[in-house]
Amino acid sequence: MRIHLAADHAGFELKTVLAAHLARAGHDVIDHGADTYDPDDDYPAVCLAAAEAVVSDAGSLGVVIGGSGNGEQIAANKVRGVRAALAWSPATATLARQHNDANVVAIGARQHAEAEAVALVEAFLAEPFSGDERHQRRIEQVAAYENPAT
Ligand SMILES: O=C[C@H](O)[C@H](O)[C@H](O)COP(=O)(O)O
Repeated sequence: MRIHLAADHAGFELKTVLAAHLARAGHDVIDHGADTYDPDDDYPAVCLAAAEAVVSDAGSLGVVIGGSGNGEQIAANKVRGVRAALAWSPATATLARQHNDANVVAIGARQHAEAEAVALVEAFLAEPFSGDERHQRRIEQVAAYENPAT
């Protein structure tokens, strides 16, 4: 699977670890930055880039990382077609795919030990969307708000 990654300074170290981990697991990892550690950098541009890449790359998923994951999730969700979920436990990571067909997961690198954060991403990537009618219906209701002309 192709995975689009992005992180600000707070998620930079975890992004480096994740990129290597996911590549070892056979994923095609595309890193949208930050390219270097800068303690004063900002998350929006890199998260928006990763989110846009997910939308234009069918079947791919995205991972955006910051200190809390909150701003990263907010930024990613500004991109039309993105359903970004903040995963903070194995259940929220899994449910993001199962119930919400989330195509981007946001992770707060300062909220988890490294192994825990990696496990959240793995849980997210491994879980398929259930396809259940009730979940599809709700996703379509949000999409209709996002795309009023359709
Ligand atoms: O929601 C935003 C993210 O958690 C940022 O990574 C965080 O706000 C960065 O904090 P600071 O600039 O204090 O390192």
